Amino acid sequence: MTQSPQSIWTDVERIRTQAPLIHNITNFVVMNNTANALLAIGASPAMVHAPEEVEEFVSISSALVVNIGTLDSTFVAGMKLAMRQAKSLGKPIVFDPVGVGATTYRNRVSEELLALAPPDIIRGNASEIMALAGLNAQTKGVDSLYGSDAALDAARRLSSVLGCVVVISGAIDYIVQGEQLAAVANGHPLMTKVTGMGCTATALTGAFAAINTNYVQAATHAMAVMGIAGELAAEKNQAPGSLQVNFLDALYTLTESEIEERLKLS
Ligand SMILES: Nc1ncnc2c1ncn2[C@@H]1O[C@H](COP(=O)(O)OP(=O)(O)OP(=O)(O)O)[C@@H](O)[C@H]1O
Ligand SMILES: Cc1ncsc1CCO
Ligand SMILES: [Mg+2]
Repeated sequence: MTQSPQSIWTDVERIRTQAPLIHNITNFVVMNNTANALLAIGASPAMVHAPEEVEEFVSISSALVVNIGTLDSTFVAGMKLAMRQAKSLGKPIVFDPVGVGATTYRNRVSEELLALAPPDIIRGNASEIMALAGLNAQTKGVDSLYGSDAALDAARRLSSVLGCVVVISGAIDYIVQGEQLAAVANGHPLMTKVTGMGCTATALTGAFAAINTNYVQAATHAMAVMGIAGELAAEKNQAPGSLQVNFLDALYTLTESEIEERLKLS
């Protein structure tokens, strides 16, 4: 295991000093939350989806985050151009298959995107990872109907077919690459009462992938920071409105000792 409180802290400091530009093609629900989370951790977010400009924008960015939460055909055209460009320039791609399994359109678009430009990291909840791996998983729109451990076999399969890191989020976040497995047990159940906390995890993963090309490490670091900031926020006040605000503050003020004291990584 190469991930530790020190390796997490090194990456947080890299993000804070380098402020990598993160190109997000994401959904209308979370554009604001995820941009604020990226700023709070120290990255520089931009939400850019027009097909006319995404290729140019990818070329000045340090990572591309693609999230299919509120799909339409123009978004899909932008995603395809951006992902192809990121692949050809060797920039990290992080993919969030929000709600895949719910509709034929989401399934088809996800398949097309994965075939066109396999991402470096995929982050979804258990239902999404199972659906993406071709299993007939049940999904309740964008929320999972399974615990994250139910998707471990699916994640291994997806990881080996695509050659990428797969993250299953939930009470325990699993980070899978081939036979390698890391588990982060940080977080708080109240996080499921704020929309787009998963999308935020994906966006933060983009920031860590921008400064660390060991994508297993980058994904593990992102999920650890996500969970620890969620715990710190939930301890301040146990209600969703303030959790959203306190989560951003916890990211911004995060210290090495908070990581050392709280990290639950195995
Ligand atoms: N039951 C739980 N206990 C503790 N932490 C949790 C729990 N569920 C989720 N989390 C935390 O919330 C984060 C987001 O995970 P979740 O699986 O809820 O995403 P998601 O379903 O994709 O969300 P969304 O689609 O709303 O963005 C996890 O990485 C974890 O830190
Ligand atoms: C609620 C919702 N609907 C489409 S995307 C999204 C954000 C959480 O995934
Ligand atoms: Mg999600």
